[in-house]
Amino acid sequence: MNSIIGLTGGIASGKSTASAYIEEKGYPVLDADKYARKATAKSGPSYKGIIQSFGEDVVSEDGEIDRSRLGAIIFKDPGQRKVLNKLVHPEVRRMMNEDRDRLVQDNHVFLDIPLLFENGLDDQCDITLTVYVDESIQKTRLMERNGLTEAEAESRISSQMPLAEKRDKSDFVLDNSGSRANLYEQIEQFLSEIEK
Ligand SMILES: CC(C)(COP(=O)(O)OP(=O)(O)OC[C@H]1O[C@@H](n2cnc3c(N)ncnc32)[C@H](O)[C@@H]1O)[C@@H](O)C(=O)NCCC(=O)NCCS
Ligand SMILES: Nc1ncnc2c1ncn2[C@@H]1O[C@H](COP(=O)(O)OP(=O)(O)OP(=O)(O)O)[C@@H](O)[C@H]1O
Repeated sequence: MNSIIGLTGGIASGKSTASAYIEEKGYPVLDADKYARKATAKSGPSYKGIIQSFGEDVVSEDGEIDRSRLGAIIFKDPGQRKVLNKLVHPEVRRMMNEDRDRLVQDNHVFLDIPLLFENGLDDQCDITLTVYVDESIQKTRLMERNGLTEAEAESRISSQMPLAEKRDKSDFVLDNSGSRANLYEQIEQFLSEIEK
């Protein structure tokens, strides 16, 4: 029987880096952030509701959602975050489940879901796998990748469940505090476990 593996972590902990390697090894990885991008695109099912709730201010010149402006609102205000989550999460779940059910017929399937534990989706997975990183490294990588100030990075990190808590809830952990090569070695080990 093929397994459904919930891959999670914190913002900028290395989920995409891990996912890319897992895909290279031949496993399908469904990325919740990509489905959320589809849902919030101009042609997507959540677009209208976002404009109704957040106003024209979050629309850029080309008519698409201005993600950095919407991010600035929702990462500092839990109430607004809840509003956005309600508009986007059901659509993400629907699209993702459809693909998962099809792909799991042929292989183990990885679901890359940043909010796996926050939203109780771990119950729907056979195995949970957390990409962990020390919080100070996480903050530095996030500031570098997104060009954020320390305060902005801290506010994004604290909008999620603490990474140490996710690590403790998880069946398996990949520690990405070291080099990429070291992360890849841990992934190899994990993959050999699930193929046993
Ligand atoms: C707020 C938005 C527009 C910001 O877009 P942006 O391109 O800057 O970021 P991106 O989508 O790549 O997300 C980056 C990371 O932020 C974190 N994050 C995103 N949304 C949320 C949220 N609602 N709550 C907590 N963390 C979040 C995740 O770790 C995610 O991997 C976008 O993240 C969004 O539409 N979020 C709502 C949907 C959502 O919850 N997505 C996350 C998993 S489904
Ligand atoms: N082991 C590593 N050493 C140095 N830099 C790394 C390492 N792993 C990842 N990075 C870098 O850290 C940043 C965050 O990694 P990545 O994008 O994979 O995280 P993520 O968990 O997918 O983030 P998000 O949830 O925000 O999309 C990226 O710029 C990536 O290139």
